[in-house]
Amino acid sequence: LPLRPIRGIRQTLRNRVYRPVKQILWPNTLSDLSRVEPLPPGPLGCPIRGLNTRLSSPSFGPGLLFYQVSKKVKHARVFKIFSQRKGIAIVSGYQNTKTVLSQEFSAVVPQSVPFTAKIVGTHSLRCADNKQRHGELRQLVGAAVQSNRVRDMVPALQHIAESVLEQQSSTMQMEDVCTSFALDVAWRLIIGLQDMNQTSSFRYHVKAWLKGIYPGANDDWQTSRQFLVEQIEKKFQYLEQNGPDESTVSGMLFATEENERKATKEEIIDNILLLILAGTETSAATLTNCMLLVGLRPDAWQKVVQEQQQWIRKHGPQLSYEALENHCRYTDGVVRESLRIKPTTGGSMRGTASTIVVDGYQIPAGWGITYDRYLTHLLDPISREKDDLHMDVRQGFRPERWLDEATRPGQEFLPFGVGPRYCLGAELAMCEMKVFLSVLARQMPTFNLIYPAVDERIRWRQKAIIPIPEKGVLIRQSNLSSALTAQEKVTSL
Ligand code: HEM
Repeated sequence: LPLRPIRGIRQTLRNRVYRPVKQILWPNTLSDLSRVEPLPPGPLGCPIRGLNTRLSSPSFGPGLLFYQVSKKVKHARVFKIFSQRKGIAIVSGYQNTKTVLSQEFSAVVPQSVPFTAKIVGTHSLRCADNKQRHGELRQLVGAAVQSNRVRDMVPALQHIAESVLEQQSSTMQMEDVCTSFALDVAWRLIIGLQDMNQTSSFRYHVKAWLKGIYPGANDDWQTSRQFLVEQIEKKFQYLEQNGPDESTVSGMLFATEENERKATKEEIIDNILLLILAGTETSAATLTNCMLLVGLRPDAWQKVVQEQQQWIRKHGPQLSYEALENHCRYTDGVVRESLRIKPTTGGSMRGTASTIVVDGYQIPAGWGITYDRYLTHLLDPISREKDDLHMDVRQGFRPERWLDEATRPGQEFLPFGVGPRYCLGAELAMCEMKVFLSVLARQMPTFNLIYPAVDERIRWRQKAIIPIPEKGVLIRQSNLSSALTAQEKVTSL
């Protein structure tokens, strides 16, 4: 048979029938005909409803849809869905993520700007839609949370953790305790306010403000945002009268770029709000999950306690950056396991301004595109186990894996993202979480996990940046330690 006419008929059908019909039913999902690469695999689903990217379940938590589709397409590293009337590509794996994010601000553009602009403000670096503006703001904000500043924060972080834990009884709802800690870090170190009588109002207003993130929230969050803005403005007045201090606001107010540009007050306000938004729930939830993990495996907690015993014996009760980096490696492994098994979900949606190619598939212009940290950790060949047990909170939790080069996850571990938008607070986050666990280990050498019970099937919260157990994590100090005062506990170590 002559092939040319058959090919011609096929092409006519494709261009005159299939593509127009597909464009009506599933708009913005057509391939770019100028490219030879195919579209990624994946279902388009119902043309009217599409797939719900917010799909979650009590047994999985948020992020369920991407996990389910990934299984269906045999864990292809790039796949597509149809949602919000357009094609969305989901990418996993370090190389693919890097391919996408290295095109940030050119072929790949931010998508959550209106949302961030509403909650945080238009001057935040999250809203910067071009490379130069983003780089400029990152430099101004980053200077205030860079390594040497984080190093100097360790004594203050220790003091904050001790004060928060002193106020607790022997039974602790870890979600509340960890949130109080993360918020006190924001209050005292980021904004740099010392009036502790105001911390309960601050905690209340941050919680109320963050409710604005979720669809359907009423407008009360705006009053709370105003409260937070007033606190930052008060700090400006103080700094202008008294000169710089150790706070992040001060770091930004007195920082200049190489070309001598200073941050404006609007930029500082919006970026301080961004740091609170990005740094509070993430750190608090990761710590809450750490306590769940060590609660399920008391021998792991004993190792965290032992690291503190050894440090105190040799160097006394004061923690230092060096202690956290070189002498608390098991504690570091606990935090990394929590970030590996339960990383952040969502929040990284971008769009394609022109067609890009990832892992041999084309992602046409006008699509949504995101990278999935959970799937990347799930498919990491170094830690991957049969039946995906390495992602199970009971059977996969192994801080030891981080102590050995052969078992330590490498570049496929990306809880803080990749590329130009790599988490600006990653170093602060790691430091504050390790300080908290270290201080807690000194005060509470043994404890029992009350909720979720050790053998109970865990139900995960469905609306969260990082999934935590639905009703939080409830622990009780065991008898041995609750009989001691905080000072006796440190001395007894
Ligand atoms: C466990 C704690 C944390 C986790 C898991 C985490 C995770 C992330 C991730 C994955 C991103 C990249 C998002 C993307 O690619 O779109 C990010 C960005 C960011 N994070 Fe974190 N974060 C944590 C704590 C913090 C803290 C404590 C701060 C600051 C105090 C912070 C500030 C930021 C900022 C400002 C960005 C935006 C950077 C940009 O757009 O250039 N984060 N974080």
